[in-house]
Amino acid sequence: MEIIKVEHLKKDFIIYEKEPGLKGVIKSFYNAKKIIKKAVDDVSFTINQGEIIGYIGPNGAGKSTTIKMLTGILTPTSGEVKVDSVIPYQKRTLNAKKIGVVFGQRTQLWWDLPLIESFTVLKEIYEISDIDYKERLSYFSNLFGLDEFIKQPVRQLSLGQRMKADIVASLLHNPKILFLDEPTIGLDVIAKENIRKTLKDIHDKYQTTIILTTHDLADIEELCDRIMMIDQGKIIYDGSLETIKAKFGSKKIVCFTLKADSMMDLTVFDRLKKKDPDLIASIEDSKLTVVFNKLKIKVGDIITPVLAQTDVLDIDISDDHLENIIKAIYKNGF
Ligand SMILES: Nc1ncnc2c1ncn2[C@@H]1O[C@H](COP(=O)(O)OP(=O)(O)OP(=O)(O)O)[C@@H](O)[C@H]1O
Repeated sequence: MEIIKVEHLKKDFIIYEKEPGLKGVIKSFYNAKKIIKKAVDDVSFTINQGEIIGYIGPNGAGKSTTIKMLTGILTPTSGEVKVDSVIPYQKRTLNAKKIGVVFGQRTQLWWDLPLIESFTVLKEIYEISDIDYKERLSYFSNLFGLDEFIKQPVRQLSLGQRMKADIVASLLHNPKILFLDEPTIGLDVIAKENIRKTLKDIHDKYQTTIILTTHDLADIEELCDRIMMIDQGKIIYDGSLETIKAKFGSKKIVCFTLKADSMMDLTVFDRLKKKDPDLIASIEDSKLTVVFNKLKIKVGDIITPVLAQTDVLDIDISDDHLENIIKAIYKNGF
């Protein structure tokens, strides 16, 4: 069932550019150069109830601007946006009851109050019944181990504890949709894993629709069925991670650690370049890296000529990292 519908959504920001220095300030006072920034530029998509979507893109691509329009914080320049049949910027309060929002960099909790007090305030704001509140709080306490820090003021919590607390706060009213902006930013590996696992549990229990913006691709790999990729305000990919991997994931990387000062003639790869013109071989600090298409060339064909020519201390063979694949899509398109 469709829960979010966005059609030809646009958001322009008007920026006034000034020249540097005091002269520039005075000049811009009279005739500043007006620039229109198309932060979101004709974006359309639909999201079904229960989907977990990874909304990714480079810095400044338009992710936050889209989320702000979905949460009702910003009014679109044009186009349509509906969240569970409501136009968010027209009915902000009603929309707020249907959604939960977590911004990794900020907190929605009251800094000086013990955490439990923040939850009590939210219970009143969202008019959550005693039974529901008790049931949810005990469920989240078990998942996140809240008892350890629930009586502490929020300002004393560690970043990981604060993130858990914010996620609980956003879910107490059992929203249909959860917007998560960088939920694992700044956390250590174990805390990240804990957050991801818990989000999966919550999704399984409540079938919450989750829209996640992140620069951490492990979040995407572990959580998302679908990726929407935005760049310069336009959606450049909307589909599964499997499709991306099938199309771009055929690269393999072999990295040789060479004995210091050993010689290596890269022309040995010329013959292989006829089979795979995109093969790249490079040397830096006694490390020889060869990137090639595993569907066109066998790993053995790379290793044999290198071993015949030079002293190798170590060999590391890996598939191309998702990060490189995504970077290449940002650069060259899908
Ligand atoms: N209030 C604003 N006034 C003017 N320009 C803005 C405003 N908000 C965002 N922009 C511009 O719109 C573009 C999109 O910004 P947005 O914050 O949506 O990007 P993002 O994809 O969330 O980036 P990041 O990954 O860095 O958070 C950027 O060029 C940004 O500078």
